[in-house]
Amino acid sequence: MNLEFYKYQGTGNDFVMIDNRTKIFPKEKTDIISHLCDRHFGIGADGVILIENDKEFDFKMIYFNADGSQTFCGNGGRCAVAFAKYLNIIDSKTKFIAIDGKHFAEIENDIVSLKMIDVDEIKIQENSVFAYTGTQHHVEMVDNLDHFPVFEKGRKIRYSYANPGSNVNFVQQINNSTFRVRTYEKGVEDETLACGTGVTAVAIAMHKTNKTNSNSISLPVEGGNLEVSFSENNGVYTNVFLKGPAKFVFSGKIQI
Ligand SMILES: N[C@H](CCC[C@H](N)C(=O)O)C(=O)O
Repeated sequence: MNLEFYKYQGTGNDFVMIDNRTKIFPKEKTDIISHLCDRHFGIGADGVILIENDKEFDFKMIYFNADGSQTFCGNGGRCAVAFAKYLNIIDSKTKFIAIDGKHFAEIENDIVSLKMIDVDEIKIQENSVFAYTGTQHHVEMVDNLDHFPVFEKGRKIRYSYANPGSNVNFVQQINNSTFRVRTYEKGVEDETLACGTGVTAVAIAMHKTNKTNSNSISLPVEGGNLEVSFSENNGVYTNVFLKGPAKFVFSGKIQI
């Protein structure tokens, strides 16, 4: 079968986007997902995103990690909004549904501001914080991110969590409201250039542990800059927004 695809990236977190409103994609074949993500034998991406019709929302977004596992994806959600606008499914505002629930988003030029789920599952651990922001995230502060062994240390921590494990974010504080992040992603099983649900977990963890008193955080990542803002009441984080660029890269057809 000849499959039409669109490649998008959000601060370097990159995705194969498929317009699956006619349900042509064989979702059950996770080997196809891995093939599409393969950077030598396929298109190359951190994950695959399907856009489908939905009775109640503008569209449904389905995210697959490169290994075929499904979770929510913040940067992917921002790219899904940009792709939905390209497909004329939406204009500048949207409500869509994903595996972790409903999301509101706005797009202006290439910048997408995505409302994340409320975050109330936050565990302060010995030298780290765990938070659920649509998927599992471990957050740990380090001194020198430039020379930190993200893959080796990230992989170890990722598997130290009970199945399905956790994504792992290493953080260096730059100033009161700026935190640099590098992330090892489960399901990709490598460091990615950015992780939207990850920087969301970092921003909230830094506020929760009083490393910042700001509710608008800048998060420079390997692939660019992201912003996270939120409200906090009695330890529950609401009005959580992830903002940053989401860009079309190329389109094509691939035999699957
Ligand atoms: N890159 C994604 C995170 C995907 C999470 C996935 N790696 C998992 O939890 O298995 C993001 O921007 O939020």
